[in-house]
Amino acid sequence: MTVIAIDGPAASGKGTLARKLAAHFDYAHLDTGALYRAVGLSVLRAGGRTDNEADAVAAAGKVAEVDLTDPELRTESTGAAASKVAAIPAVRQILLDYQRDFAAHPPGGKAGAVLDGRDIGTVICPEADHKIFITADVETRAKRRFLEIFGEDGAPDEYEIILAELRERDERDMNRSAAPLKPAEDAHLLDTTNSDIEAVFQKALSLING
Ligand SMILES: Nc1ncnc2c1ncn2[C@@H]1O[C@H](COP(=O)(O)OP(=O)(O)OP(=O)(O)O)[C@@H](O)[C@H]1O
Ligand SMILES: Nc1ccn([C@@H]2O[C@H](COP(=O)(O)O)[C@@H](O)[C@H]2O)c(=O)n1
Repeated sequence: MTVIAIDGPAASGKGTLARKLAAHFDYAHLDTGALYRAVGLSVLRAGGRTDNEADAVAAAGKVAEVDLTDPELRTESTGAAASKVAAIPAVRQILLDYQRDFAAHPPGGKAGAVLDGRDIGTVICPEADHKIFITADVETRAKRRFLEIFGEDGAPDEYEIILAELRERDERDMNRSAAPLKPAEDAHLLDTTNSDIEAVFQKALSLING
């Protein structure tokens, strides 16, 4: 079983790279951020508080009931909610087994798995065969997310809001005590600030293929 771990900050291109690698190698892909987003969104919909352990743990226990294709999962406000529930160790513990099981037994009988998130190389799959920590400066990430949401027609105010949201999320994700966002010691660092999607994919392939 081959496991590829892709970690990095919000909107760095983890999901884009992970999907391309999974398609290339015919491996299964797990967007682990979607699990935390599902927990955050469930708490909000139930009228709970995302910083309340009991509310978040109750939602984490029912994560399998959430439709992971719900477009509401992709909003930045859900991202912020996800980042708050993700700081609660009991929530991380509940989601840990699901992620490890996916890596050990990829669905569809695939020969490998690509997981993207914040702690795949450090906590979920420390023995992963390949680890990539993908970064880009925060202004570049905000511009990419802005383009993704608004296309070329977005207002400058919207860019500033996204930039502030990403900064806040980075700060929370890097400084929490439970599984903070950081590169594993044996991860390859890949700065994509000045690289397009194809160049990042080719670089990742060369790192993986040695
Ligand atoms: N190297 C790149 N150059 C330009 N745009 C990119 C690049 N990589 C990704 N993108 C675009 O940036 C946006 C964010 O990418 P993506 O969703 O893959 O990031 P992510 O790290 O998975 O985000 P999140 O942490 O929020 O789940 C998408 O619109 C994607 O198409
Ligand atoms: N392995 C992970 C994955 C995600 N998180 C938290 O979820 C938030 C949303 O993740 P996205 O990748 O969809 O942006 C993120 O800000 C993290 O707080 C995590 O802790 N661990």
